[in-house]
Amino acid sequence: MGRRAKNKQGDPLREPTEHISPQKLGKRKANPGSDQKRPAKKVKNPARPTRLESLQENVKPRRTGKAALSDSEESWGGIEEENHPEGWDDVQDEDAVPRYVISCSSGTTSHRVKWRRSLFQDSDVSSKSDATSVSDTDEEGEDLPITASNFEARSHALDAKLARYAKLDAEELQLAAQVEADDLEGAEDMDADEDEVDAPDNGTVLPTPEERAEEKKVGGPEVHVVQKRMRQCIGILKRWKTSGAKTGRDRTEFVEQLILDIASYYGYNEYLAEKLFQLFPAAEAIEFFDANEVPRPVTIRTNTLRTRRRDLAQALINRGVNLESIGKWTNVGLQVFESSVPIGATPEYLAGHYMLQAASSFLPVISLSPQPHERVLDMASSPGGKTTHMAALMQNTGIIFANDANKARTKSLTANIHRLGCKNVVVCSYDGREFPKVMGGFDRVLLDAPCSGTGVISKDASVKINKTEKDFTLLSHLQKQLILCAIDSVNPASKTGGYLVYSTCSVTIDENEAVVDYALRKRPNAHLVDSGLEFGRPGYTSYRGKSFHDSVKQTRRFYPHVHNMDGFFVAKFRVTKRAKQAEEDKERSYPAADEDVLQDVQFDEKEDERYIQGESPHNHSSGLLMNLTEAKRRRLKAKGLRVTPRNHATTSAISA
Ligand SMILES: C[S@@+](CC[C@H](N)C(=O)[O-])C[C@H]1O[C@@H](n2cnc3c(N)ncnc32)[C@H](O)[C@@H]1O
Repeated sequence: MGRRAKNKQGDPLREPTEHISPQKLGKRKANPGSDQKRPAKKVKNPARPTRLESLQENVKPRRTGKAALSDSEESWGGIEEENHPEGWDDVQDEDAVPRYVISCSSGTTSHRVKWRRSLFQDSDVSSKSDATSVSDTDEEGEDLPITASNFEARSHALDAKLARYAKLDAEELQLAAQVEADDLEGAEDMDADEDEVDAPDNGTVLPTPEERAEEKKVGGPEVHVVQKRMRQCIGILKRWKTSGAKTGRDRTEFVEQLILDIASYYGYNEYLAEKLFQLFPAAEAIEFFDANEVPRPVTIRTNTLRTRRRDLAQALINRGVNLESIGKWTNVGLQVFESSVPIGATPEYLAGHYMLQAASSFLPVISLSPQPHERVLDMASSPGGKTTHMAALMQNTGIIFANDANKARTKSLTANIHRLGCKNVVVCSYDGREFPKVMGGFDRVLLDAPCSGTGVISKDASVKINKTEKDFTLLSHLQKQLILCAIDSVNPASKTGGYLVYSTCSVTIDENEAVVDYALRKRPNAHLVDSGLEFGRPGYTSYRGKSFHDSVKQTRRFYPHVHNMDGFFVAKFRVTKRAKQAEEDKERSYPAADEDVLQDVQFDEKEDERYIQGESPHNHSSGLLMNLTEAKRRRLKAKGLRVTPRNHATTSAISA
């Protein structure tokens, strides 16, 4: 991650060769000698920070401190990830060698500004975060070693510091909400002043067939040619309504050229470049692609089963780790800016005081909000970032079934569960589609589904070229099957819950809104509810001719270029009784012996006894007895307890 990022964070306009992956280098000619001039940029209203300058909406700019490195240093390039987890994972595999040593850094915001600048901005745009950064050096006694006598004072100082930061977070969040509202109002108008680029109002921006053939012959266009053309196409597309006609060309010609150039410039296959491009207005798409070239902030989650965030922060600060709380929306997250020790191998890490975990991964668990003493299913759980988070929220009470179809991956799941001291977790390995047959009646279910990983391209660049149309079709199909099973595994009569959260680390519609919409159609007893998350963009209710149920706007989307976290999707469902079942229950005035309601079936021991004492198994009452016995059997089985074989139970009841 680090090495890759280091090579990619240069301004592509100034240092084209630095921005190109080896794969891309092979494909086209770099032109390091080019001294092309960038178009002059109009200065925006300086009083209003740009969207990206104003704030990392949810992951904050780094504050300068005594241990801070120069902001002129190139990015987060020093994060050494020797054995980075494959596509799906957003937490560390316990088996893997601890691998994060942050050897150099600059603030997240600086990065952001850098990659924001990469295609459109001038080099004289300074990072707002630097100007507004808060110095930590004024913390009283911060340089002194911790002793028994100053421990209390240091602890209070840290509290005060965290409180100050929380206040800043609140202000930043408010500003972010405002900025996000602006975005939604007119994403097309975004940064309009940056697009006064040197695009002629005619079709000459597009290559002629001969030029295209020539580009192909030499292994792709020159880097500076692609950059310039991308800027020009975006400029033209933005002004299309007013001056598109002057080009004498069709709009789709510019879109197609832009997609081809994005694919070649950022190293995507054309299918995926188009799929991702279509999610955003043209200029925003570039921000998204740029953001995928930069690693996300390193974040950790405090394991509250073992420690408190304040104590953990203090312990790590004492080891020379530069960190701060992630934001108001989480009370367990810490963002690590710099560390002289490997974050994946500190004594605190080994003692299970924290999990190395992407900030976006907190979201589905926060949304699901499992409660103490509940019965919870984590349907696709390895390596256990979310399972262990849920165990902590449940204070090690109740029970979590942590399932993963891939048995090999449950090793790291088990290791994480042990390291973090989770005592309420049972690990199992079924295909998720076998639920609720193997077990049902859960108060809450988390389906963090297997996905394409288009939200985590900065962690796994192989997605850029690996994923084909077929992958998306297959994945979407699997996700649809899994979500129905997840819904059916929820106990609609749960006294405390009855919820399912569906999440992916992908940003495509096929894997998110389309899956959720399918579930709503197939399971009328499942309804989308508020995710409970304070930020995130609403899910699409219509997209390229498809329309989804209006409630899909309650789902939440998270993006690297907007929220400075991995691309993510979260949908929360409330599962109620099926209409037929509810109707039957009403008629019979007792719950049906259905797996979904087994948890709440009340057994009248006296009445059972009467039946056991001699009523015929063929009359209505004994039918009830059979039902109840069967229900009881299933309930025990669902709890993993041994049950008497069916025949035996019936026989003994009859013969008694
Ligand atoms: C996104 S990862 C889960 C990450 C995990 N929730 C966490 O927070 O650490 C998806 C997981 O789904 C598992 N998986 C794939 N197909 C599955 C299926 N049919 N049933 C259950 N699990 C499946 C994969 O092995 C993978 O571990």
